[in-house]
Amino acid sequence: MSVSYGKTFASLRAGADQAWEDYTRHAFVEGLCDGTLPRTAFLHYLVQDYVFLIHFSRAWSLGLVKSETLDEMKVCAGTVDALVNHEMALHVQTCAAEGIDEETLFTAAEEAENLAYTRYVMDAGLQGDFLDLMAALAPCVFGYGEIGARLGTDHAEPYKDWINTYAGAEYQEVCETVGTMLDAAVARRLGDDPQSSPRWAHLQNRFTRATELEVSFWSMGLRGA
Ligand SMILES: Cc1ncc(CN)c(N)n1
Repeated sequence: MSVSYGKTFASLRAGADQAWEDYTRHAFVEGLCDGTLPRTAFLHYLVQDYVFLIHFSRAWSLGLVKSETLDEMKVCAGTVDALVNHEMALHVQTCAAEGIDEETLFTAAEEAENLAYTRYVMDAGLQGDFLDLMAALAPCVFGYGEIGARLGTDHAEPYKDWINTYAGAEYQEVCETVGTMLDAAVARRLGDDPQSSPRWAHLQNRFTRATELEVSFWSMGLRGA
């Protein structure tokens, strides 16, 4: 299935070049897809990802603070809801089945890659405006959407629940909603030709750096093998 999450994402994705391939075709992802990923690596990743999503929810909440329109506020609020009430249920349920309770997840010590990525994004939002924050948040949302769409919903155990979460209609709808909002946010602030804005290179830089941090996050997961 090929997906489209808007022209801003398409442009940033193209600008990230090889880093985007390294992220969305990482060995961790291919191991999820063919089922060869060691369970220990998956659980190591999943515990870290729970903590990651806590901090990403905080960063999307900052999006509410930095919004300039009600539509931007609604999308940020909806994304926080999707993260804390839906996506994280995957982590809680999968870990519970392995004997890892939610308190353990919530208090898990962060790996350096996790800390670097989440705080990089938060700092982008604290230092900059709404677009700086969105450029740093975008690889997270769209990358998993693209991976899910590529892998599709036709998978067997052991990783079908994970794949279905990102391939499924609910997550894909979040990506489309964020993509539409992002295009409008960029047009509002940078006009119809955003790539010619002096700000574009900086936004691209934020997007590419966040994409590289996604690559490191997968590699951190593999260390748990
Ligand atoms: C590290 C990471 N990046 C993205 C996603 C998708 N929300 C995630 N769960 N974890």
